[in-house]
Amino acid sequence: MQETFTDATNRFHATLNIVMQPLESKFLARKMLLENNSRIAVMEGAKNNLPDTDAQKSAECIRELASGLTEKDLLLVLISGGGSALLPAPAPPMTLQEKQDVTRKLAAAGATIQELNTVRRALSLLKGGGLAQCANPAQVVALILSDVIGDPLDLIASGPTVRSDSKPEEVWDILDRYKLSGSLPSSVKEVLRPHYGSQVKEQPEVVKDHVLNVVIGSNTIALECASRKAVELGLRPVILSPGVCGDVRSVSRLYGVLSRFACSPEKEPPPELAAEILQLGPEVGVESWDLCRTMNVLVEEKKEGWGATCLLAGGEPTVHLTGNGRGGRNQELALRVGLELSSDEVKCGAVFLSGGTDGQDGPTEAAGAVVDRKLMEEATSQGLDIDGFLTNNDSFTFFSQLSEGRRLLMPGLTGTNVMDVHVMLLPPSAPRDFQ
Ligand SMILES: Nc1ncnc2c1ncn2[C@@H]1O[C@H](COP(=O)(O)OP(=O)(O)OP(=O)(O)O)[C@@H](O)[C@H]1O
Ligand SMILES: O=C(O)[C@H](O)CO
Repeated sequence: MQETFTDATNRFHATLNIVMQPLESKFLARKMLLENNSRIAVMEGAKNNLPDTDAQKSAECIRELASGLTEKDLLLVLISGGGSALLPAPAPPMTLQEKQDVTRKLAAAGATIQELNTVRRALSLLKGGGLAQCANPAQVVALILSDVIGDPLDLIASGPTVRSDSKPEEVWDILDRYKLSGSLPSSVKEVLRPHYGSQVKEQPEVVKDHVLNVVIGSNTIALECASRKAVELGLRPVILSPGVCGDVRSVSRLYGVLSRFACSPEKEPPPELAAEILQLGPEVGVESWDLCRTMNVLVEEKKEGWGATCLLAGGEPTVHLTGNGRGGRNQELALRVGLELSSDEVKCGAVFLSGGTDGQDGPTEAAGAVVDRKLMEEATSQGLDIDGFLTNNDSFTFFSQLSEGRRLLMPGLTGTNVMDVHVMLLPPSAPRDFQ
C-alpha cells in the first residue's frame, strides 16, 4: 500500500519518541534514590564534575573496601562517565589540589579526553587498573557505560579496572604539548619518575585474569535501540556512525549536505554532493565506508521508493566558545542544522533532532532541540536574529524564546550518559509519486 507524504511526515513527528522514550521521565533521578534502610551507602561528591574532598573521601572508602577482599570475594564495579572526577586518589606525595591543578590546566588548554585521562591515570592510585589491583585476589566484574567515542575501556572514567600500559614518556609528551611540564609541582614530577610506578602501583600480570570488563551501555547500543524503534514505526533506519565528533559547524554542514543528497529530485543525486559528504568525513570522525553505505541506502530509497528514512548517528561534537550565552553542543548543532535546512537549496521536509542522552545539554535545563526547514521563517517572524544568538553561543536562550520553547527537548535527567544522539527524519524522496 502506498502512503501519502503527509502520513510519512506525521510519522516523522511520532518518531521523535525514538529518543524521547528512553529519556522520558522527568522524575527518574528522584526515583533512583534508595529506600530508607537500604544496605547500599551513597556518597556524593565531585560537584560540577570536579574532583573535591568529598569525592576523595569516597575514593578512600572504596580503596579500603577493595583492599580487604579475599579470593572468595566478587567485587562488582559500575563505571560510568564522570568516574574520573568521582574517584580521585592522588598518588603520594601529590595532593588533591595539585592533581586538580594539572588536569584543570590541561582541560583549559584544550586537551582531548584521551590526553586528559592518560595523565589522570598516571597520577592516580585507583585509575589505570589501580582499583582492580587493590581488589586482587578477589574476582572483579566491571559493568561499563561508555561516554567515550570508540568505547576505549582504558579511558572511560580513566579505567579503574583496566591495566594501563602507557609509559611515563607518553605522559610527559602530553604535558610538553600543552607547555605544562616546566611549571609542575615537585610532587607531580616525583609521581612521574620512571621507577615510581614499580614502587607504588606495579600491577602483577595475574590481575588481568581476575577482572572481567563488560560494556553494558554505549552510543552504539543506543543507536541500535533507536533503529529498532524506527522499524516499529514503519520507517527505514540507517545508522551513520556512533563516532561523530569535530566542530559543530562541520557536523551541521554534513547533515545539511546529507539532507540535500537525500532530497534531490534526481534519482541519482548530483556527484558534487557525494564528493562534499566524503570530504567532510575526516573532519567529523566518520569513515568513508560509513558515508558510502549511508549514501547507498539513500539512493536505493529514491530508486525503489521505500518511504521515509530515519538517519541515526551519535557521538560528541565540540563547540568553540566565542560568546558568553547559555547553550550546549546539541542545541547549537540543532540551530546550525536548522539554518542548513532553511536554506533555499533544500526543498524537502527533513526534521533533525540532537539530544544529550543524559538529558542535559551543557549547563542548561534542556537535552537538545528539534528543527526543520521552517526554523528561519519562524525566528524572523518573531524578531529573533539566529546569527546573533550563534555568535554569543546562546542557543538555549534562542530556543527558549522561539515559539515558547516548543522546539526544546526537555526530558529531564535520565541517569545515563552515552554521549549524544542525532536523528534526521527524511521524507520519501519524491512526494508527488506517493500522493
Ligand atoms: N553556551 C554554550 N553553547 C554551546 N555549548 C556550550 C555552551 N556552554 C558549554 N557548552 C558545551 O557544553 C559542554 C560542557 O557541558 P557538560 O559539562 O555537560 O559537558 P560534558 O561533561 O562534556 O557533557 P556530557 O555530560 O554530556 O558528557 C562542552 O562541550 C561545552 O563546549
Ligand atoms: O570520567 C571521565 O573520565 C569521562 O567522563 C570519560 O569517561
